[in-house]
Amino acid sequence: MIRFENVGLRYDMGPEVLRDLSFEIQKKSFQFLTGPSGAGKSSLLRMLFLALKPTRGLITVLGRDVATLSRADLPSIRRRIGVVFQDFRLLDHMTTYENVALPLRVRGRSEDSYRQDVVDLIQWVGLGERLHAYPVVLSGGEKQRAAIARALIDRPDVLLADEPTGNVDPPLARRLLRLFMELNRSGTAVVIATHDLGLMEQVEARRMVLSDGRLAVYD
Ligand SMILES: Nc1ncnc2c1ncn2[C@@H]1O[C@H](COP(=O)(O)OP(=O)(O)OP(=O)(O)O)[C@@H](O)[C@H]1O
Repeated sequence: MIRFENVGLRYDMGPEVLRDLSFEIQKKSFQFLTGPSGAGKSSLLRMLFLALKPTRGLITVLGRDVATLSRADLPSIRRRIGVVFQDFRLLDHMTTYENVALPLRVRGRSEDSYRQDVVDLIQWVGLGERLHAYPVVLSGGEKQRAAIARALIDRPDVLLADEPTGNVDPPLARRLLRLFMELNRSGTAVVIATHDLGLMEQVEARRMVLSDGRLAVYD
């Protein structure tokens, strides 16, 4: 579904921060992306959701070479990729419901067509009681779950989550992991970028380990 071939990345005139990355994120797969701080996880995630172009090599997303995508092509491909950012990026003046519904509203969908889906998804992530709360009153874990729901509302083929358990206690981290696994069982590919060894030990899953700009994959 997303394929990297000999991908390299450098910022400006600096050294290559990622080198010779070749791997594929397959449909319906589940993997962790890990590595020491500064190894390039965030940069790799940004390339995975098409926010950053590689300086060399080939990236194909859903069969399309990203180097040849026009600006007009980007939104339809990005919609297939859900992203949960480390800092959540919820809009402060919107409730949980409004934040989660936003991607559909931006697309011009009528509220009647999505209201129930949004409510159901918010309940699925365990935020039913917080439907009309604003981010300022949500805990870190609640914001995390609102961000997950927003990333999923448009039914992406792949979910990328950057340190999704970074702000939550171990019981909630386990709950979030179960949520990701349930999502994966229903057919969504999942990539979890994390430093959390305890989290990774809970599931047998592919590990993509970045170190010194290179990637080793353990299936
Ligand atoms: N916008 C940028 N301009 C120049 N260099 C950058 C930029 N973003 C990242 N880098 C450099 O690229 C390397 C990889 O950074 P990146 O943020 O991808 O690592 P990371 O593994 O996500 O780190 P962390 O886990 O601490 O967030 C680092 O050496 C960093 O200094």
